[in-house]
Amino acid sequence: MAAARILGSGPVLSRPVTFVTGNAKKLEEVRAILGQSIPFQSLKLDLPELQGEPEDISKEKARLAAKQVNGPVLVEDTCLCFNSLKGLPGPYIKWFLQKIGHEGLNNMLLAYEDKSAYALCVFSLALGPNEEPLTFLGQTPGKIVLPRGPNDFGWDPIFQPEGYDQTYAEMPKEEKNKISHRSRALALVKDHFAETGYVFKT
Ligand SMILES: O=P(O)(O)OP(=O)(O)OP(=O)(O)OC[C@H]1O[C@@H](n2cnc3c(O)ncnc32)[C@H](O)[C@@H]1O
Ligand SMILES: [Mg+2]
Repeated sequence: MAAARILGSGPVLSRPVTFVTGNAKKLEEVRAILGQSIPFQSLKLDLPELQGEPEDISKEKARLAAKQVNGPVLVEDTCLCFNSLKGLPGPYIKWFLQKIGHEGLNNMLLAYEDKSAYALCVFSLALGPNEEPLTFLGQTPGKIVLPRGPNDFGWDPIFQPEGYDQTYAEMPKEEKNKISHRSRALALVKDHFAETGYVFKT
């Protein structure tokens, strides 16, 4: 019989959860934020970039990942939403960033006085290929500014969270991880694991 790592007395999972992403920087942050709180492994897979509402995209990503892994998975989809543009680019930020860069993203807002934006992270947990995914949302409000700080991770240099003088890129990593869209969503994931008390076979 396989040994079981007891986290609680809830549902038994066949394996630790696999966090599936093609983005090494996301993985770095998820590792730093989760620490030892949830046993997980990671798998680098480029899942399709889907269209639609953020929660639906994230859920569908989880379904696709769970099919490939054939076990419990965690995925996330990240949006950068401009209030003047009614939430766009939103889930399409990856392509906007790739094609027009930080400067182009700033230029998109030249026509508007309101530069406010929010970063949104939607995690989805699917316990298996035939299970309905659960979603966990985290949001951080801020504004779009000219790029400042190291260009290490996506749109970090142009996002200045509300109440801070620094952009995400200028902040020490620990500071970003305290207030980020990702850490807020992961706090809910952690609560869910604590409440459910999953048992993982190892
Ligand atoms: O494999 P997945 O997990 O989908 O990784 P991805 O890089 O394709 O990520 P998304 O589909 O969620 O697209 C989000 C885009 O926003 C970028 N991004 C995600 N989180 C970010 C963060 O915290 N700070 C800055 N940029 C971020 C990321 O590099 C992408 O260009
Ligand atoms: Mg993606």
